[in-house]
Amino acid sequence: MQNKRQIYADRIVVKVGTSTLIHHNSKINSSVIKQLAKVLSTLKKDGKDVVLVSSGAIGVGMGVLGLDQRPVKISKQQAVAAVGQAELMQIYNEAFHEYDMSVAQMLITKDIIDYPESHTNVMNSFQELLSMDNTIPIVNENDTVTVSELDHHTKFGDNDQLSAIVTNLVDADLLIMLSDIDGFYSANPNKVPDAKLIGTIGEIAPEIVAAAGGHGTKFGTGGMTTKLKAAQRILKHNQQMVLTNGKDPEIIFNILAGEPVGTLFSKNI
Ligand SMILES: Nc1ncnc2c1ncn2[C@@H]1O[C@H](COP(=O)(O)OP(=O)(O)O)[C@@H](O)[C@H]1O
Ligand SMILES: N[C@@H](CCC(=O)OP(=O)(O)O)C(=O)O
Repeated sequence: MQNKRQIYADRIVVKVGTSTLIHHNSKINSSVIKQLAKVLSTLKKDGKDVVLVSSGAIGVGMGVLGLDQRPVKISKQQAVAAVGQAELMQIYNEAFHEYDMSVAQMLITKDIIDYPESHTNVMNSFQELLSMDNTIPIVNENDTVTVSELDHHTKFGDNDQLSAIVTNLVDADLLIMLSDIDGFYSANPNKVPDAKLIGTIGEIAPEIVAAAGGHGTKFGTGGMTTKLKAAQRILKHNQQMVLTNGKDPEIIFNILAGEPVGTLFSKNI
């Protein structure tokens, strides 16, 4: 049995990726969403501050519109995201209402770090929302006003980095990143079957970067590369991040209890 971890987490950001929210057959994984609502509502009622960063707008939109493949054209992706975001929030709304919780939709862009006025406004919104007893802010990138050309000014790039930026902004203690994989491995386990799970990472060394591969499903976007960039930002701000499998969101309780699940990114190890 490995030692317990030291996890200090009064304010937590949880990021959930598309591959956790959507089955391979394009159907929404409603049992994961219901469990996530249960776990996050419990934490909030226990006095924790909780922010959810949720991907899934494009994946859910594809399901609603009956698309098999993610559209290539940017404007089409944006339209699909607009359809999916509405559906996604409706599902979250219903799931959280079971626990007498409201959800608050926050669609943000990179402007919040580039423009002081936008930064102040989003900080004020977070502060108000976090001070409410029965409300969980749910953040996604505002896909209809951002585009994915790499050099475009207002694109975050992906929700992995967005969740790290949110963690910095709200000064959270911990980012929990829920994906379709148990943690960070010595190589992409979908390609290298004997790859080993790495329990703790204190710095993003070149061999760690070299081990990171691309996304796993047709829905995921950044793979491990963007998760490492997120981890780098978290470590720079002396915060902690745990990357783990989101198939059973109750794992969040295990993480907060200090159990050695997934991969912990922390300087204090
Ligand atoms: N070193 C690695 N360790 C773990 N997973 C890896 C690694 N390199 C690449 N991957 C891939 O990254 C995928 C998770 O990223 P992604 O598909 O973008 O998920 P999400 O939708 O959760 O953001 C895994 O399913 C796996 O195939
Ligand atoms: N804003 C996009 C997020 C895309 C994204 O980063 O997805 P993922 O790699 O699943 O976290 C959406 O909601 O579809």
